[in-house]
Amino acid sequence: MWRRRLGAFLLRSPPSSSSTAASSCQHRRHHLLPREEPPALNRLARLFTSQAGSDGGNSQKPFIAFVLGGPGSGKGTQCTKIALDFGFAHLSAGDLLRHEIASGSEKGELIVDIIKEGRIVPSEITVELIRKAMEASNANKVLIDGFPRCEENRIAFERIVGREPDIVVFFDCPEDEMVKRLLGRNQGRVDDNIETIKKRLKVFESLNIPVIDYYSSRGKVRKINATGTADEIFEAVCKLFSSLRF
Ligand SMILES: Nc1ncnc2c1ncn2[C@@H]1O[C@H](COP(=O)(O)OP(=O)(O)OP(=O)(O)O)[C@@H](O)[C@H]1O
Ligand SMILES: Nc1ccn([C@H]2C[C@H](O)[C@@H](COP(=O)(O)O)O2)c(=O)n1
Ligand SMILES: [Mg+2]
Repeated sequence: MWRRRLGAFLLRSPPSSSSTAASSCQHRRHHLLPREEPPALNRLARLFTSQAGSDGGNSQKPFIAFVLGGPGSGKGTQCTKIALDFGFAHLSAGDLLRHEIASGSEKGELIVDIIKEGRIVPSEITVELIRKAMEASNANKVLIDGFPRCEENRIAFERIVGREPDIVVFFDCPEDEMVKRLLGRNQGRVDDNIETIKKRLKVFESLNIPVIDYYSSRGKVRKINATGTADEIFEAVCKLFSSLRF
């Protein structure tokens, strides 16, 4: 029971009612036909065992969108909106890691040191947190925000979950804009300082861009111009998500 409650908190599952905010997507949900829910155990078996994704394209497998972009490109901001308007579970790898830190575990002490240095946490830790959170959510549409950050992350996910994402949304934003946003974020994050931000930008270029290139070569990447206001960017996001078949 506690696991389910914790999972729901971490995943920030969207409310069942649609958003009433002015930024709500104009085209939302028209295309969202209800999908028949398979029995929970079958769904979990497909997700978390080697059978996952090996069923020749079973239409009931969960729809997975990786959401990537540089630090401060607006991944979290846009994922919150997508979750509200399109009924996705929002699973943030960074939030899961910060929650592990807040738990006071030994692993959390290791994680906080890595995050302060702007480096990437070992994949076995992050993928295990994601796996558990996906299991707890039972969602059939999942946004995985800030993952995979490097080839090691990608390979570990594909090995453990047994499949690739359906799409990769890439928020493309200039560095100076990202730096400005991060320095103004004011959420008390240990990595929102100029020294760590510079390191995170380097890590993004050297380790995360190759992952985006990999998925581009597989036709999975949908690039969104992440400049402008959050509402303007969300208009482009809405066009994309309205064109998808979940
Ligand atoms: N389009 C925008 N214009 C200006 N500020 C924005 C925009 N989108 C988001 N922000 C603000 O910029 C900051 C960073 O946004 P957000 O946390 O969504 O980025 P992120 O990509 O998730 O970053 P990180 O990788 O560090 O988690 C936040 O303070 C957010 O409110
Ligand atoms: N797949 C991931 C995601 C995040 N981290 C670490 C390193 C990031 O700088 C930090 C914050 O993540 P964010 O909230 O910006 O998505 O968490 C990681 O190591 N691996
Ligand atoms: Mg974020």
